[in-house]
Amino acid sequence: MSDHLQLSDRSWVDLFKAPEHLTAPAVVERLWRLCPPERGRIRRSGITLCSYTFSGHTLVGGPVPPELQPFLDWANSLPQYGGRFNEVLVNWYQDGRDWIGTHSDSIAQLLPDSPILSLSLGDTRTFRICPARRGGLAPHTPAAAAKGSRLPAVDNSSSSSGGAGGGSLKTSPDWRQDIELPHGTVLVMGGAMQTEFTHEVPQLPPSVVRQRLASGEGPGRRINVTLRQFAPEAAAREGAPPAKRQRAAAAG
Ligand SMILES: O=C(O)CCC(=O)C(=O)O
Ligand SMILES: [Fe+2]
Repeated sequence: MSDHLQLSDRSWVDLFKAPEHLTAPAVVERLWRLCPPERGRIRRSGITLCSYTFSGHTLVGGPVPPELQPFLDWANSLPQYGGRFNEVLVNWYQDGRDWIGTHSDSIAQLLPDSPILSLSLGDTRTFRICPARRGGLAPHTPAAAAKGSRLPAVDNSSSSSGGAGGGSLKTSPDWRQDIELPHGTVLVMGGAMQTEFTHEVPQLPPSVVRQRLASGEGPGRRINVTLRQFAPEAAAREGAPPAKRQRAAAAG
C-alpha cells in the first residue's frame, strides 16, 4: 500500500510503511546506541566519499555499520526506486526541540533522477514541503536553512493519492504541504523535488511537547534514516570539492 503525492508535473513523493524488521523496538534501540555523543553531529556512512559538508560539520564517509546494512538491503530490494542505494545518513532528534530547517538535499553527486528514501522511527513529526524560492530564498543557500520555518497558514491538503493536485502548486508561493510521519513511515522524494521544492522538519512548540507528555505521547524523539544512490564516480573522485548540504543545527 503506497500513497503517491504529485507535487508538480515533475516532482513527487511516495508514502508507505516500512517492513517490521526495520522498525522493531530493538532495531530502534540499536540505532540510538549509534548516536554520536556530540550534539549536532550527524553520522553518515556508506561508500567512502570525500568529505561531506553541511552547517559547519564535515563528516567523512566510512563503512556501513552492521546496524544500517539491513536498511540499504531493503531499499535495494525495491526495484521501482533504482536498486543502487549505497549511502545511509542518520539524523537523531532527541526531542521536539530538534529540527531541520528549510533546505533541499544536494543531488550533485547522486545518480541522475535517483529518488531519496527517508524512513521515520519513533515519535511522529511533521515533514513540511514548500515551493523552492519562497520569499526569494532559493534552495541550497545557508540562509534558507538557517531561517527555519516562518510560514503562513498550513495547507493540510490530503497526503493521499494525488491529493496535492498538479502544476499550479509551484506557482503559489503560499502553498505548503505538511505530512505527518508516524513511526515506520517511508517517504520517498522523487523527480525534481530537490530543485522545485524545499523540505524541513520544524520544531515542536514547547506547549505541544508538554501536551504530548501529558497525554502519554512521546515528546518528539525520533530517528530519521535517509538512503541515497551516489554515482560511482562521486565515490572515486578523491580530493573533489565536498558536496554541500544545508542544515540548521539541532536546537538544544
Ligand atoms: O528527518 C527528516 O525527516 C528529514 C531529514 C532530511 O531532510 C535530511 O536528512 O536531509
Ligand atoms: Fe533533507
